[in-house]
Amino acid sequence: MKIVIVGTGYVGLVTGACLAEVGTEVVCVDVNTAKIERLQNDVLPIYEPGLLEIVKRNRQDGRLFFTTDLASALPGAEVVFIAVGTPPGEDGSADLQYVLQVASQIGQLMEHYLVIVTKSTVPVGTAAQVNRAVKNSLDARQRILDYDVASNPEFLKEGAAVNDFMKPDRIVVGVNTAKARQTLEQLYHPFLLNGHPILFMDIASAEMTKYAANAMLATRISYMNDIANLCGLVGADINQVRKGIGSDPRIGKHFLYPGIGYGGSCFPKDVKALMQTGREYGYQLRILDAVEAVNEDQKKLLFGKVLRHFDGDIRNKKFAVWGLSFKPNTDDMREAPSLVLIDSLLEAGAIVSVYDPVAMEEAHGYLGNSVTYAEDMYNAAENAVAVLLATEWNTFRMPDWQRLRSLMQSPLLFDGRNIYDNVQLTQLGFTYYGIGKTTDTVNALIQ
Ligand SMILES: NC(=O)C1=CN([C@@H]2O[C@H](COP(=O)(O)OP(=O)(O)OC[C@H]3O[C@@H](n4cnc5c(N)ncnc54)[C@H](O)[C@@H]3O)[C@@H](O)[C@H]2O)C=CC1
Ligand SMILES: O=C(O)[C@H]1O[C@H](OP(=O)(O)OP(=O)(O)OC[C@H]2O[C@@H](n3ccc(=O)[nH]c3=O)[C@H](O)[C@@H]2O)[C@H](O)[C@@H](O)[C@@H]1O
Repeated sequence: MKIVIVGTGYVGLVTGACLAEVGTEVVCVDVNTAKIERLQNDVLPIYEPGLLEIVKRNRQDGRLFFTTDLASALPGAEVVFIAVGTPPGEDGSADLQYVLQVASQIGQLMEHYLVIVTKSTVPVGTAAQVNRAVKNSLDARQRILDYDVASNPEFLKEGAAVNDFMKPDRIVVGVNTAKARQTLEQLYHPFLLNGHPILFMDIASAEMTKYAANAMLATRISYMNDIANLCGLVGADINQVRKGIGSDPRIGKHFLYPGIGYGGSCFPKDVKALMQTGREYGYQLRILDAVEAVNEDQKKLLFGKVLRHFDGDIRNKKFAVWGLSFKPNTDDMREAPSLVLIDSLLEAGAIVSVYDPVAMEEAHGYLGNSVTYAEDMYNAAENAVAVLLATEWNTFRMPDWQRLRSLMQSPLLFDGRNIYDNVQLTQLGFTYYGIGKTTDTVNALIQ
């Protein structure tokens, strides 16, 4: 089967590469010429573990192609995926302009039956808009061609995208014709053979499933952040509480990690978009109001701890920030909580030195010359009054503590992801703050 994927970002590229890997012929299309040129030379525009090998292999084997020209990609294709961005508009709703532009273009260029699938995260009702956009273009050409519109939201996580795509918990497909269902069943057949279920449903439910899933995950995180903050106040340890509740299978142990707030290109925008859908229908999603409010506060938490520790004065003091991307194993800086932390430090007059194993170049686009970019984690900590861990990359997990201590002006650590052992660090002479740990209570009392 031949397919086309329009939009070669995190989702489009991973989808294209992985579908080629299971034997499909895939043409990836993007308007970004530089991106396509790089991909034609086996250079990835993003950092995603394991992806380069798949792209190279499938390009070599003649199953994966990159182009900026949709017209040349469409002949012979059975399915076209729309995987372009759906950024938040001013009112928080998903901006569908790119999705609808692509739909119109498909209508302008198609010459035979196609299943047109939205893979981008889009609100309920978008398939109907895509349908109209395609039909309007066909009408303008005075052509009558058969086509179907379907919804196939994507659930991959950045940093683990290849594995998530190749071994999905489920594949959600919204269709309203047997023909579209049959085509997509055929496309995903290799995944079915490997035991991964496809859930066919109506289109509105498929569109809704995506937002409901992301909002549920964001809710878990805000809930745990709320409980962690209370733990810090009452002298309980969130790590122990997390294990205590996570062993109940009704709760489950995944996605219960408190931190400095969720970020990334999806949770913040998808929570907002779902709230906006509620408003459009006169329904207020009160839980999501709280999820957002907690998250906004959580992004300021570490800075609050820093200020309290230094009695409100951090002017001209040097701080090292370890980790910049919104989560480990990606270079994605969109809505990274580290940016909020760094902004607050700079605004309060501090000097900031940063280190991230992968996202330094990407971060430069956000931070410019306001910070110093260190060569490594130790270099960042030289003469710093404190290290602030913002992203839990593996490389930060077991520092050489003696070396670190000797480099720093004072042995002080703010752990925004609870990856360090407070007892060990205290024994090594560090003052340690985490998120919702007993040491937070002790340190707060000492101050
Ligand atoms: N990033 C992620 O982990 C996930 C994202 N999603 C959703 O997937 C969609 C895409 O997200 P990302 O891949 O992160 O976006 P992205 O911003 O990385 O990539 C979007 C790509 O679309 C291209 N594009 C825009 N207009 C175009 C047009 N008219 N024709 C051809 N290409 C065009 C852009 O140049 C860009 O390369 C969004 O709706 C997002 O919510 C869903 C699941 C996971
Ligand atoms: O729609 C999307 O784009 C994707 O959004 C998330 O994936 P992603 O944003 O790549 O990363 P996550 O691992 O979900 O992390 C999101 C944020 O939550 C934070 N997080 C995650 C888990 C946790 O226990 N605690 C926590 O604070 C992370 O640090 C990060 O800032 C979802 O997990 C994917 O299923 C979904 O497809």
